Amino acid sequence: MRIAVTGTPGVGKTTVARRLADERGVSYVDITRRVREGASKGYDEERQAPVADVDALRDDLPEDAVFDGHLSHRLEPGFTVVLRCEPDVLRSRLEERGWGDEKIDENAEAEALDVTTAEALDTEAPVFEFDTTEPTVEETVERVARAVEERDERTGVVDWSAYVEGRV
Ligand SMILES: Nc1ncnc2c1ncn2[C@@H]1O[C@H](COP(=O)(O)OP(=O)(O)OP(=O)(O)O)[C@@H](O)[C@H]1O
Repeated sequence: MRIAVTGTPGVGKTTVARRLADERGVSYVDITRRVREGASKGYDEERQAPVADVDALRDDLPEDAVFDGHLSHRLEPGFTVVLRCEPDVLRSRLEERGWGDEKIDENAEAEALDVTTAEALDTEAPVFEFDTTEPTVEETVERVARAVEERDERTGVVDWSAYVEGRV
């Protein structure tokens, strides 16, 4: 089974995807790295990032794997896990990485507006949403693993409207 772990930068995709792959004994695939290392079609100067070639990526993926990356829900997974994080907490996580204000603002806004969840819901795969704001990494991995086993589809588990209202 292919499981996509997606979401805004800093929500915890890499942390959770690596552990989930380990627990299930399947391959871990870093989708962002694959794009950087060649699965791309050109370069987006504005975003300063390569443009992903989703078709090339899709053709070269193991059957049993956990995909890590904000594009992974576009790779026809069997299940999509969307990790979420309260936008102010997300800002702190991105500040700790030394990211600039503009990039932090852009990602906190995307998180506040449920951008990845909306995209994931626009695919065929069932979507599982998890809030990583409060729980420990271990708790999150356990919850995700259980939900995938039980096929317990769940969305609408977070509400960042207070953050959005505070900024208008
Ligand atoms: N419940 C949780 N689940 C996952 N990560 C958490 C959780 N609580 C705190 N964190 C922390 O949040 C950070 C998330 O970083 P991580 O690199 O995994 O995010 P990411 O979504 O993969 O980012 P990027 O898209 O930029 O690669 C880590 O430092 C991790 O320890």
